[in-house]
Amino acid sequence: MTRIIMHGCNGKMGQVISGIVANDPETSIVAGIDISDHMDNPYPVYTRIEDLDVDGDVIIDFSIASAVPTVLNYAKSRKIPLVLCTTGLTEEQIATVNEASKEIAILLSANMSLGVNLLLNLVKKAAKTLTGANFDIEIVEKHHNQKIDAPSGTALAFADSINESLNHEYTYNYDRSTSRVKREGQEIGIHAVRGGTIVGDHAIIFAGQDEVVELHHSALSKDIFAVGAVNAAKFLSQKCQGMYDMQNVIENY
Ligand SMILES: NC(=O)C1=CN([C@@H]2O[C@H](COP(=O)(O)OP(=O)(O)OC[C@H]3O[C@@H](n4cnc5c(N)ncnc54)[C@H](OP(=O)(O)O)[C@@H]3O)[C@@H](O)[C@H]2O)C=CC1
Ligand SMILES: O=C(O)C1=N[C@H](C(=O)O)C[C@H](O)C1
Repeated sequence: MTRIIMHGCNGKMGQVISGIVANDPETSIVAGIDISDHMDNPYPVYTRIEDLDVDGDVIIDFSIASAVPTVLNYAKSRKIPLVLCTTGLTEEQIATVNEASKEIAILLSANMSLGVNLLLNLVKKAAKTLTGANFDIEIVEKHHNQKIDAPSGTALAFADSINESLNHEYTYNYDRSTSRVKREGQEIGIHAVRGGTIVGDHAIIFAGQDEVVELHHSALSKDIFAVGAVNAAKFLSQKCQGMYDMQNVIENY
């Protein structure tokens, strides 16, 4: 049995994970942490992680970037593996996460779904072949109107994955409205749409001379992220210090 501490338990993802765990005999949530305390949960909920007095095997975090330093410090001080799913972290925060992984196991992933993690590999092959023929790369992501960070962590992960396959020679362009110049060849345009209840939609567009190739992922429910996070928690609870990602988890799917 993997004992989970759920950080951000009363948020949208925290509640979906509570539902998945309730039907999974291999996991249980032993405690939740959330600043808003308006939900009925079948486990104790704390508003401050420092007040936690139960043991857990792993922490899952779906909260807000500004709360990440606190959960990271707690995980480090108690030597508890941390599945970090919150997006919108600053470069400085990511550096702190990397530093902490010298002491504890951390799995950092902007998207816990199988489909996106498969696509993160497929875009590399497409980028290598198509940029060789001068195709331009644009990423368009769409999310619900409650999302606060933009562009999405997943859009950035796609850009980073593509750029890695292109020797990091591309720059990212988030805004064409302030310049009056033609598109640079070695850039990746990244664009965010926000509206309604869109769960999460990512299109990676390769546009060339007279043809367009588009790779696309659509999340139809938040369950795909929750199932991935619970699988990641089971995986990580057995690991020693180090940085992990969802590629390590989907290898076992
Ligand atoms: N990696 C992945 O696959 C996915 C990542 N995400 C990311 O996960 C994060 C959460 O998403 P979602 O559940 O939709 O967001 P929500 O806003 O619904 O949930 C976040 C929860 O964290 C709470 N919270 C805010 N500050 C703190 C704090 N200091 N300590 C503890 N809890 C706090 C919020 O309370 P309050 O509402 O009062 O602010 C809220 O209940 C986002 O960054 C999102 O981008 C989302 C889906 C998939
Ligand atoms: O906030 C969300 O909802 C999501 N956020 C993640 C991101 O920023 O990429 C993943 C998913 O698309 C849903």
